[in-house]
Amino acid sequence: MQRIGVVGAGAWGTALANAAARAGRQVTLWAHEPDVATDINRHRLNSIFLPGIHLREEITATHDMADLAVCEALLLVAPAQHMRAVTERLRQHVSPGIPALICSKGIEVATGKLMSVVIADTLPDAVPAILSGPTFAGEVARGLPCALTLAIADETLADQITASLGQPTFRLYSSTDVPGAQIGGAIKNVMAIASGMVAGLQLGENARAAVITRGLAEMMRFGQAFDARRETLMGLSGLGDLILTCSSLQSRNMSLGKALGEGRRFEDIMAERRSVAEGAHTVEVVETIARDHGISMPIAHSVFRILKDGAAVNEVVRDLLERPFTREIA
Ligand SMILES: NC(=O)C1=CN([C@@H]2O[C@H](COP(=O)(O)OP(=O)(O)OC[C@H]3O[C@@H](n4cnc5c(N)ncnc54)[C@H](O)[C@@H]3O)[C@@H](O)[C@H]2O)C=CC1
Ligand SMILES: O=C(CO)COP(=O)(O)O
Repeated sequence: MQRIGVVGAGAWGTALANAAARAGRQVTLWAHEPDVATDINRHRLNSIFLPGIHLREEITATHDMADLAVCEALLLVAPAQHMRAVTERLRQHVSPGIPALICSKGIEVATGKLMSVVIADTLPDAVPAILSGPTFAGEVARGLPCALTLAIADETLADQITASLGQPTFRLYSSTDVPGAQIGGAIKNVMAIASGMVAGLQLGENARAAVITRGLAEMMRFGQAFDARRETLMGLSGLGDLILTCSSLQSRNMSLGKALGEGRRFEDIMAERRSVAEGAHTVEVVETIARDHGISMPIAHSVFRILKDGAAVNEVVRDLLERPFTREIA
């Protein structure tokens, strides 16, 4: 696979384009905003979504989806709530059997569907795969080492994708657990908001470790409803990403939570940003799915109350801490 198409030129799509280019591939990077494509082609920069990082010459940016028709594999990196609309438009430009690697992290709020199911709806002739792990865009774009899960049913195709994109600093670990590799990335964003609140309220490092560990328990229970394998959730796309995102203010979700913990309003925080905080959307659908399936997710429910019900952070934290004591393993 020599020609790689990247669909979405936010921070992550741009970083992935740089990684694919570093692996020696020719990359077509589709941007939703024409200005972003122009900036990349003229200045080798994405000043809006990934400022300060030089983008390699092998990348050609475009605002025209027809330019993706020559690609032999696609990386889908639109925010989860835009994935359906973007890939519906993409359908006429892709050839049957093309691997479509979903790199976004979230669940469609309108339908409760995982991204792989959205892609089955919109690109039925493509072969869905998941690329997910603990990977902040800025570090990946600069070529610092990272490791990700590549989940795809066809192991031969996994080998071909790995040969095309893998590098010593971009290590791919293959898996066949396509649903499982999506759960971690979706749930960890919600937990990162909670972890940010712990930071904003100055509740201490012990509380943060508690959020990570009990957040993992919630992720595991949620994963059961989607037949996710426990080993997947304990791997890069699950625990690995949960640790990263709950521990660093590089995370947009964690920094959102911190600002909420410091007493700022959700609407005011988001009005200042052009970047996505997926957890703020995912929490809505997690609340519904957890309620419908009887899954206990007290941390996710707390984030939901603050973001969607307008509950006061202090009150929600008090309620969370005052719940009855229970067994560690339910
Ligand atoms: N930034 C990161 O470090 C990582 C992000 N991800 C995931 O990648 C996905 C994309 O995130 P980022 O690249 O960080 O985005 P970003 O937050 O840097 O930028 C926002 C993106 O939304 C796009 N957008 C805005 N309105 C749109 C519309 N109406 N239709 C289509 N696209 C629209 C913009 O073009 C831009 O690509 C998310 O699901 C995120 O969770 C995954 C791993 C790492
Ligand atoms: O998914 C990520 C790291 O793996 C990026 O997290 P944020 O979207 O919270 O910045």
